Amino acid sequence: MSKLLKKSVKLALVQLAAGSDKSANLSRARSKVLEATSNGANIVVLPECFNSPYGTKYFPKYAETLLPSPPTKEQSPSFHALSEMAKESKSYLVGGSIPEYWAETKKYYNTSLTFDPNGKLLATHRKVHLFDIDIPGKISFHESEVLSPGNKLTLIDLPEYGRIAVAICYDIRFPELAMIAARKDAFLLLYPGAFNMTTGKLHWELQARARAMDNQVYVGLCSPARDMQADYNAWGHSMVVDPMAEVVVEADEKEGTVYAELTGEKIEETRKGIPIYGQRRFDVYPDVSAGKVKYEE
Ligand SMILES: O=C(O)CCC(=O)C(=O)O
Repeated sequence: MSKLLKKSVKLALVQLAAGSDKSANLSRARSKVLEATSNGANIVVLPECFNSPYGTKYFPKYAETLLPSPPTKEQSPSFHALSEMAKESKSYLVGGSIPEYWAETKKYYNTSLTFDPNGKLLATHRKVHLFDIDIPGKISFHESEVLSPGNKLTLIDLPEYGRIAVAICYDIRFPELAMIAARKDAFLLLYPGAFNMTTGKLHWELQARARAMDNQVYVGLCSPARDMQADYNAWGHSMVVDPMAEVVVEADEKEGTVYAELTGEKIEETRKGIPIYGQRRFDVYPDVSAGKVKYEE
C-alpha cells in the first residue's frame, strides 16, 4: 500500500460551460457533478469562477459572503448549493472558485470551497497569487484592481485516501506552493483555473506537467469550457497529469467531464525509478527547505 494514497481514487474534472446566470450555473454544475459520481468519481472538481463570467468587472456583482461560516443562504447561495451537491453525490467536491466579499474590510477574494461527502466544509482557499499580467497586443489582466490575495497554502486530508492540495489558476505558476504541498505529503495538486488563448496555448499543459514532474504527484487542472461570445475566452483543456508527468486525460475546449483513476502504485513506481526525494541536497540550498510557508492544517 502506498504511504501517500491509501487506495485508488477516481477523479473527475467538470469543464463547465458557465454563463451570466448564477442560478443556471449552479444547477448545471449540480447535474454535472451528479453525472460524474454516477460514473464512479470520488473526487469532483469544478472550474475557477464556475458560477459567474470571469473578469474583474464581474467580481463585485457576483461576490458572496462566506464569513462567519457557515453563511446563510442569502449570503452565499453557492456555498449551500455546493454543500448540497457534495452530500447528494456523496463525493469530495472541490467547488472551483467564486468571488467572495468581506464586508468588514470591503475586500474581495477569489475563493475555493471544498466539501466532504456529508456536505461539510473541509477547506477554503483564497487565491494567493493574483493574475496580473501584460503581454502587449495579446492580453492585459489585473485581478489586483479588485481582488485581494489570500495568504495560505491549502492542504486537505481526505481520510479514505490521503492529502490533497488546492490552489487557483495563477497559483500554479509558483512552484514553491506545489513543492511545499508535496513535501507535506499531498498526492494530488488541484488547480481550478481559467487560462486564456495566449497563455493557455503556451503554458497550461507545461505548468501541469512541470508541477507533476518536479514533485512526482498527480496534478489536475479544471477549466471552464471556452465561450467565444464571452469577454474572456477560457482555454479549456482540463487535464490530469500523472506523477511521471504524462497527460492521462485531456478535454478539448468544449463542455465535458474528464476522468482518471489515481493510484498509489504509480506514485511509488515513479519515485522508485527516479528517486529525487532521497537525493535532495539541502546542504547546498538550505534556504529552500520546507517550513517557511504559513500553513494551517
Ligand atoms: O497564468 C496564466 O497565464 C493565466 C492565469 C489566470 O487566468 C488566472 O489566474 O485566472
